[in-house]
Amino acid sequence: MSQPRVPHREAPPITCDEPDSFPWQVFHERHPVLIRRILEAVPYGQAERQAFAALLRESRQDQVAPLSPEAPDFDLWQVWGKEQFGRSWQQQRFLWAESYFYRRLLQAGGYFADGGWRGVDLFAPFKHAELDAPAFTADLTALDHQHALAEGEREQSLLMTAVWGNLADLGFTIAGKGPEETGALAADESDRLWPLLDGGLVTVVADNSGRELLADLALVDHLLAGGRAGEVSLLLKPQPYYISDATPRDVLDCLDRMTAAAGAAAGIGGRLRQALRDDRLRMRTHPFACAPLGYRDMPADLREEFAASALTIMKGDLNYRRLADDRLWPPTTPFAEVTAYFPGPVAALRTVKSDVVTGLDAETAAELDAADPSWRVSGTHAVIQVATPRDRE
Ligand SMILES: O=P(O)(O)OC[C@H]1O[C@](O)(CO)[C@@H](O)[C@@H]1O
Repeated sequence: MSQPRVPHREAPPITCDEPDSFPWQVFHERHPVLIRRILEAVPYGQAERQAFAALLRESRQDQVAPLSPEAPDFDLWQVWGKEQFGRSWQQQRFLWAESYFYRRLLQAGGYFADGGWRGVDLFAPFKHAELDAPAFTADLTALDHQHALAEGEREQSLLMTAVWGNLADLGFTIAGKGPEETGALAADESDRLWPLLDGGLVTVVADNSGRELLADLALVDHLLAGGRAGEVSLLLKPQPYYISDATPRDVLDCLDRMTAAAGAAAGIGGRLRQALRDDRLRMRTHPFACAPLGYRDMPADLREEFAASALTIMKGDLNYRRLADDRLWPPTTPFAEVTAYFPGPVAALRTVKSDVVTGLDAETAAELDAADPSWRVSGTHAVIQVATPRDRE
């Protein structure tokens, strides 16, 4: 098999070992808050509470323990973690360590064990609260206004809502940030996105459930209803992950809310339910959706699926980190160069919430750094970036 193309000069990977860096803050500040919130929301017993505390300790000061051989995904992690187990968490790449932390969080909550907590989504209370929040109701109503717009304006508005919906990420709101104020686009290649949609297959790699998923589903409906896509494959997480990441259950919950609402939301929900019945919309999960690796290392079946898509839309910050192999690229490194290994056209719709940035023009990068050195993690900016095989020739 041919090796994926990599850029000429490889940038340094983001690691967890620098005190006060963004990864350090995630492990030392966000994770304790996350575990406290989980324990407030879910009445776990002693064994689970101790397991959460032990995971927090281990991930901040110890070596990475492997999974037990009884774990259903033991074999996968033997491959994904063969160089990481037994080394300290601080020495790991951020991408790997954070992903493994979420895997172990499920284990601490008894998700994989025989017993009462098996299969219980420990993030469900937060996801349900988001569906019940006034902001979600307001988003449902906002679909009526979008619906009333002229065609061109409507689709650009749906795209922008899907971009900024990415701020409604429960990991981000734990850090006290919210999706209420949208900022500016640091890169906008949306004019290159629409012409790629030729009525064929579009793959949408989803990110968060709740408000972001609502926006993504509205966009999917628009693609299908307007003939921009003949079919849509929605790639979801096979298990709870990164707090609010969408699973098939979350899609069904969101559709229920939409069809129970009035106006445009109900229409969209109804059409999408029908599209699921007709197989024009397919929900898909894949173990690699929760892998601690970049897309450069994707397995052959996923590669084939992306290759067969007229466009793959990657939602959110983590998908962007995975596309760019979670490295500190000079921000002017072309997005197409960093994603040169990708087997088909790809578009990233992402609010910038971590250090990885590519594809900016030099002036924009300099201005953003000068105006606010923390702009890469504050969610004040977003990007719409597109790369096609032709860009990579
Ligand atoms: O939901 P998203 O957009 O993928 O963001 C995931 C978040 O988690 C992080 O990995 C930090 O925990 C950031 O990269 C990002 O803010």
